[in-house]
Formats: sequence, C-alpha cells, structure tokens
Amino acid sequence: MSTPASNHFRPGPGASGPLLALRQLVKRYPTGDLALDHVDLDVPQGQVMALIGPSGAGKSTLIRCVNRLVQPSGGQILLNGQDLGALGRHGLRLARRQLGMIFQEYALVERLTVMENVLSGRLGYTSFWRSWTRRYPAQDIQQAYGFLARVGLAGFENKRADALSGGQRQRVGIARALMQAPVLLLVDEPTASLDPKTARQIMRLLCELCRERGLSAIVNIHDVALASQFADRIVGLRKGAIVYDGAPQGLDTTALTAIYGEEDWGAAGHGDTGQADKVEPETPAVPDTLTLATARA
Ligand SMILES: Nc1ncnc2c1ncn2[C@@H]1O[C@H](COP(=O)(O)OP(=O)(O)OP(=O)(O)O)[C@@H](O)[C@H]1O
Repeated sequence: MSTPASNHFRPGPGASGPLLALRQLVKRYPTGDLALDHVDLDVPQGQVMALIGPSGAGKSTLIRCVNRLVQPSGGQILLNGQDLGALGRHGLRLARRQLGMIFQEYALVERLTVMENVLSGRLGYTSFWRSWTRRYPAQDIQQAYGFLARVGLAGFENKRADALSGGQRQRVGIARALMQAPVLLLVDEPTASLDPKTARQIMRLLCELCRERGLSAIVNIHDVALASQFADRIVGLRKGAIVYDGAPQGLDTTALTAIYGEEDWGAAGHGDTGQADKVEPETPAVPDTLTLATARA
C-alpha cells in the first residue's frame, strides 16, 4: 500500500505478469490477531486455485483483502499490475467490477426475483438512476437469460430468491458474478451450506465456467477432496502463512500435516478438514465417501 492514492483503475501489462500478485500481504486485526503474515502469492490468468487450511488460518481474510472488504495492514495487492491498495474510492469501484464475489450464504436479495438478482451483477456498470429504477439495458437482460441457462436455471427467472434451494441460490450467485464480466472470482466457502452431491455439482460448475471463460478463481474451501478433484492448484494456509503451494497430487500426508497438524491422514477420507483442530465427532459431519485417492481418479 505504498504508492499514492489514485482514482482510476488502469489495467496494467497483464499479459506478461500474473493476473493477481500478493506481495508481503499482512493483516493484523485491531484485536492483535495476525491473520496474514507476509503472504506472497501469484495467480495466473485462467487458474482455479483452492485455498485450504484450518479454521482461523486466514483464508477468508485473504479473499476479503483482495477486494478490500478487509483493509490490509501492509503489503501490496496487484491486479494486472495495478496496486489495489493505492486506489481511491472511484478507482476501487472500477477495480471491484473485475472481482466477482461468490459467498457461502449466497448474499441474494431474498424478496427479489432470480432475474433481478442476476442483473444486480451489473450495478457497478449502471448509472445511479438506472439502478435505482432497476431499468437494465436489453443486452444485459439477454445476457442474464444466457447465464441462467448455463447454470441450469432456465425457466427460473421470475421465481423469488427465497423460493430456491441452497444449490439453486448458489447458481444464482454464480450467474450474478458472471454478469460483472470479472477477470477473477473470489469464492468464499461456496459449498459449505450444501449437501455433498450439490456441493460437487456447484464446484464442477464453477470450474467448468472458469475454464470456458479463461477466468481465474480463488476458492476458499474446507473440503480437501473437492478441492483436489476440481482445482488446478492448492494453496495451504496455516496461521496466516503459506505452508503448501502445489498440485493437488502433491497433497500427501506430509503436506496435510504441514497444513492441518498431526492426524492419521492415511486412514480416512478428508472430506472436511475444517474441524481438524477440534474434537472428532463419532460420525463424520459430511458423509463423504471420497478419499483423496478416489477424488483424483
Ligand atoms: N473481524 C475480525 N476481527 C478480529 N479478528 C478477526 C476478524 N476476522 C478474523 N479474525 C481473526 O483472524 C484470523 C483469521 O481468520 P479468518 O476468518 O480469515 O480464517 P479462516 O481461515 O477463513 O477461518 P474459517 O475457515 O474458520 O472461516 C483468526 O485468528 C480470526 O480470529
């Protein structure tokens, strides 16, 4: 956060560098908690990166620092070479259009229709008057129909958001994020509220869309088996620092121990390791039959 404030988002020379670069990123909350401890990370264009780690490792903080929902304490966040920390309000608003957020709890407006929720992805591009009166250009509406069909919700346009299942809500959240025309998706526990089958469908959809559209994504996810099956790259955080960065195939016992601590990793599936630091329930919270080995098959 060292360069002077600017009001304009200027896409930098992205072709030669990573899409997103974190440089010595630090976040210390006013409580004194050090959530991110000098994190360096490059995310190239088109890569789906899963961010895993135990509760409190700093995953949500990292994602929220990138779009500055959380204000970093130090370091740089470079999107296509542009330091997001140096942007003023207007510049940040423009930059945020390129960052599609997808949330665990969907963040839909419950009383609005599916179509209205999806169109709200265009708010960053729409004048105040148009957004206030909710009058969107015909081409936005056409595009929304297309995205809804792509995420499997053709025919749901006029349903209210509060009439949808969790999986359907997440599909609306994905379509809304795509409406932004983002370059990077920031995805915060997209499957944590979903049953195992729906979780797999949502993760598969997300990754397919990224590949189709050359989009990058950072996906904060507790389910190691899902992350391993669908992501291109795994980054493991522990106590605010990166302790694993590599291919899903490299997530062996040593890597899992570095990320989550000691456990008999060879004996069980790793469907949800978010509880690694807590007492094991008698039956797994998520009845995931996938082991890491089968996940990669
Ligand atoms: N608003 C906040 N104020 C103070 N401390 C916070 C705040 N948010 C997070 N923290 C602390 O920062 C650290 C990282 O939290 P964060 O939520 O980023 O971890 P996480 O890996 O996303 O955890 P989880 O998987 O449980 O969501 C923790 O020690 C947490 O207590």
